[in-house]
Amino acid sequence: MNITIFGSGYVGLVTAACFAEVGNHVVCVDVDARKVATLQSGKCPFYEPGLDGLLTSGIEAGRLRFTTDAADAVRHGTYQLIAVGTPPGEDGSADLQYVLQVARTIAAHLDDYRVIINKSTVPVGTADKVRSAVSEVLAQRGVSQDYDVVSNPEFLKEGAAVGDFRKPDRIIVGADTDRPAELMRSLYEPFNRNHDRVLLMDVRSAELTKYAANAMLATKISFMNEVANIAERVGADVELVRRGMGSDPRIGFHFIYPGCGYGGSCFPKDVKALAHLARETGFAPRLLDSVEAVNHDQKRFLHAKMRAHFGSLAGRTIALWGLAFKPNTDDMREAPSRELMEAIWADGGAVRAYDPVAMEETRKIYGDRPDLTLVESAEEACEGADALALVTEWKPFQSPNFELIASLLKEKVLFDGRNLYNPETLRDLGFRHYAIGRAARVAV
Ligand SMILES: NC(=O)C1=CN([C@@H]2O[C@H](COP(=O)(O)OP(=O)(O)OC[C@H]3O[C@@H](n4cnc5c(N)ncnc54)[C@H](O)[C@@H]3O)[C@@H](O)[C@H]2O)C=CC1
Ligand SMILES: O=C(O)[C@H]1O[C@H](OP(=O)(O)OP(=O)(O)OC[C@H]2O[C@@H](n3ccc(=O)[nH]c3=O)[C@H](O)[C@@H]2O)[C@H](O)[C@@H](O)[C@@H]1O
Repeated sequence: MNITIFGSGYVGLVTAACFAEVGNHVVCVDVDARKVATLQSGKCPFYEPGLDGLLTSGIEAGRLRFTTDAADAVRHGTYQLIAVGTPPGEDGSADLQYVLQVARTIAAHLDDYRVIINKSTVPVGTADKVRSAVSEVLAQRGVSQDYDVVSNPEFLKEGAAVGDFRKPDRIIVGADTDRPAELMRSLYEPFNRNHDRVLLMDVRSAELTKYAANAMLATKISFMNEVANIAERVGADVELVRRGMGSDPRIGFHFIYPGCGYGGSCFPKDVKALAHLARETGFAPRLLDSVEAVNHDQKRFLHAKMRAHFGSLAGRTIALWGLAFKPNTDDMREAPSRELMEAIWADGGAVRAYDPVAMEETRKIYGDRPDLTLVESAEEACEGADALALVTEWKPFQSPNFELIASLLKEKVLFDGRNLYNPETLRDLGFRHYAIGRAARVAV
């Protein structure tokens, strides 16, 4: 099959590589000429485990190519996928300018039947807007051409994106007529062999499913962060509570890890966008607003603990482990580390930071500044620092040599933003260990 994908970001590239892997011919089109040049030279523009090799195989097999030439791309694929960003606007609504721009671009070159598939996360009603944008341009061209618009939201997680795409839990297809529905079934056939994962529904329900799923996951996290805050105040250990709760299969162990707040390009923006959508209908999304408010506060948790411990952060240096919004990615969008660093800097403190892959991204965001030192190893971050803060639970941080760490730090103080470390071990080594909702087992 011939497939065109607009947008060479996390979703676009993973989708392209996985469709090419199973024998399709895929063209990726992006407006970012530098990104396209990087891809054409065989490099992946960001870190995503397993993606590099898959892109290379696709290119070498002659089934995957990259271009900025939209006319060529629209000619290529019966399937035209939209996988561009939908960032939050000022009021929390999803900014649809990139999606609608792609719709107009497709329409400008449309000269045969195409199914336009929206993979970006968008508010309910976007497919109608895409249809209007396409029709408008076709009318301007004086062309009458058949096409369909379907919704096909994506559920992959960064850091595990290739595996998620190859083995999806479900393939949501929002289509209002049979023709595009059948085309979508054929497209996903290679990913649908073991059992039928295609859930066919109307377009609006498909669009809402994506927001609802992300909002539910964000709700679980904020709920647990709230439980953690209660645990701290009543002298309980949230890690024991988490295990006790998760063993109930109705609750489950997934996504109930308390921490220093959820980040990333999706949960924060999607919770806000769904709340905005609700408000537009006159409905007050009280739960969603609270999910967002709890997360907002939780991202300030470590900073509050630091202030409480040191009194003032002026002149203090904090060693920071983990900058990416979660392990196995270099994505810094809405990363809790950013809020923490910015708060430390605002207080006159400095940061020595290390992340296994997100150093370059961090450099791009903050450039050279005297209160940020990016170092080459976890240990180097601790040299001469007043305390250590663990923000992202990368594997190499899981079992550190605490005796060495203690010898490098000025004070044995650890702010554990992911409840990664054993309070007893740290207590025995003389550490002051601040964790999330574990007051009962943490030496304070
Ligand atoms: N990042 C993730 O893990 C997931 C993201 N999503 C959703 O998928 C969408 C895309 O997200 P990401 O891949 O993270 O975005 P991204 O920001 O990594 O990439 C978007 C790409 O689209 C390109 N672009 C913008 N306008 C264009 C145009 N007119 N024509 C061609 N390319 C254009 C940009 O240059 C950029 O390379 C968003 O709606 C997001 O919410 C859904 C599931 C997972
Ligand atoms: O729409 C999207 O973009 C994607 O958003 C999330 O994926 P992602 O943002 O890549 O990462 P997650 O693994 O969901 O983590 C998000 C944030 O929640 C935090 N988190 C996660 C789980 C948990 O128990 N506790 C917790 O604090 C992580 O540290 C991270 O900051 C969803 O998991 C994907 O299904 C969805 O496709």
